[in-house]
Amino acid sequence: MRFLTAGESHGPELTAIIEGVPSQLPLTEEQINEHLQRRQKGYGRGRRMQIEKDRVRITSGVRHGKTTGAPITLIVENKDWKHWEKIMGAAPITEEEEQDVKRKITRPRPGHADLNGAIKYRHRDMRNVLERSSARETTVRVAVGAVAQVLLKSLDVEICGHVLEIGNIRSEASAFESIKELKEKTEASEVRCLDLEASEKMKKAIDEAKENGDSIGGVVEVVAVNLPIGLGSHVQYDRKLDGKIAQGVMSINAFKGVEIGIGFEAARLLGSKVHDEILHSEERGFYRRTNRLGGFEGGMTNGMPVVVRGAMKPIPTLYKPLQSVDIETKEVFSASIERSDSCAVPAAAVVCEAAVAWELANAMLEKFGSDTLEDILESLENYREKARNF
Ligand SMILES: Cc1cc2nc3c(=O)[nH]c(=O)nc-3n(C[C@H](O)[C@H](O)[C@H](O)COP(=O)(O)O)c2cc1C
Ligand SMILES: C=C(O[C@@H]1CC(C(=O)O)=C[C@@H](OP(=O)(O)O)[C@H]1O)C(=O)O
Repeated sequence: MRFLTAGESHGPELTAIIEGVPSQLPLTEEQINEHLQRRQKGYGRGRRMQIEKDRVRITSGVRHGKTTGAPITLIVENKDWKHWEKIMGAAPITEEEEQDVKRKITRPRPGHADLNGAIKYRHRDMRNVLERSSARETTVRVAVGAVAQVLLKSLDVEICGHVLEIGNIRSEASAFESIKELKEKTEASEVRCLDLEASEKMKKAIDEAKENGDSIGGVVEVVAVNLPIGLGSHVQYDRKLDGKIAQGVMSINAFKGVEIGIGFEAARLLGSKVHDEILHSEERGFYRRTNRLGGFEGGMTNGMPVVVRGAMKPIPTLYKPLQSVDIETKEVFSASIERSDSCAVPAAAVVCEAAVAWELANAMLEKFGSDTLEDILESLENYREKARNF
């Protein structure tokens, strides 16, 4: 499968086209909306989230509740568009308007794409950069990930993202019996954290950052279970599934680090405390005593839960402004802002889940066929049986 997204933060809508979704997969707008709403919920978001009511419209590739195998188009409207029509419209403007510097954004925000994008694409109005670099785009990435999750669920694979850390507050509860339990517990926490005591401390840390005109980042974790052994491949660098997942996660706005399993911690421990010993039973086939390496060896899944972590930096737009330089006047300034999130880590857990789901769904199709659901299920069942009896 492949997908492209289009759309600006304050444009009329966001669009995604997904190509290669197998036919006969039951798929509804409601299934996608559920994830869009999860992304909008988390504690710490700014005023924009009160304006938007993200709902998807499927305009191609699904008929009578099932995919046809044709490209699927997903559209999410920007409710904020009505306030931006004049600024963001596609119609040409007059030469005079074009020359009016006051119409333009000339003050690059530290931590954003503004300055790099302006120099690269030679824009003197940095709105041409910021509209597309905005994390508003993650809305349709979550819609795409929702389709991947529907596909994974039909193949018996479940996935859930949650928050491990916000600032220096850590979740102490990391154990859960099932993905169902993880989903229920994190859904009940406004910061999407399994540890309800830590949740309250995290909310306080977010409030404190906000009161001080500051922002706060954190760490999210995505867990996926019931994956067969051998997704991905060891034979070529660009077929290693852990590498593909890292790229997907790193591409999320504000993500600065990715770990598989214990990740960086592995570098500090001795080998005997890192590698997962191999066990065997009649019932399960081969499995591991521990899962420190997050379900991956040699770029392939090893049948244990896939565990991916992502580190999100604090939101760059601060009410306590940072210093920058105007691109026209070269004057130093401290920008003031109108609105921003103070923490988007809970929302980012849902985005990260979508990014991982996409890579896993793709890897499943690569291994088990991609035309129609029935053939994929048959091939997967056959392989699971062979792997169990290996
Ligand atoms: C869900 C989500 C919401 C975000 N909201 C904001 C925001 O309100 N204000 C802001 O300055 N940055 C926000 N960001 C982060 C910026 O989009 C991001 O830092 C910026 O595009 C630069 O990209 P980089 O940090 O990946 O280099 C958000 C990120 C995510 C994932
Ligand atoms: C709109 C979303 O996030 C936006 C991401 C974002 C940024 O700079 O990345 C800035 C804010 O937008 P605005 O400038 O319109 O207030 C966030 O609200 C969203 O997540 O749906």
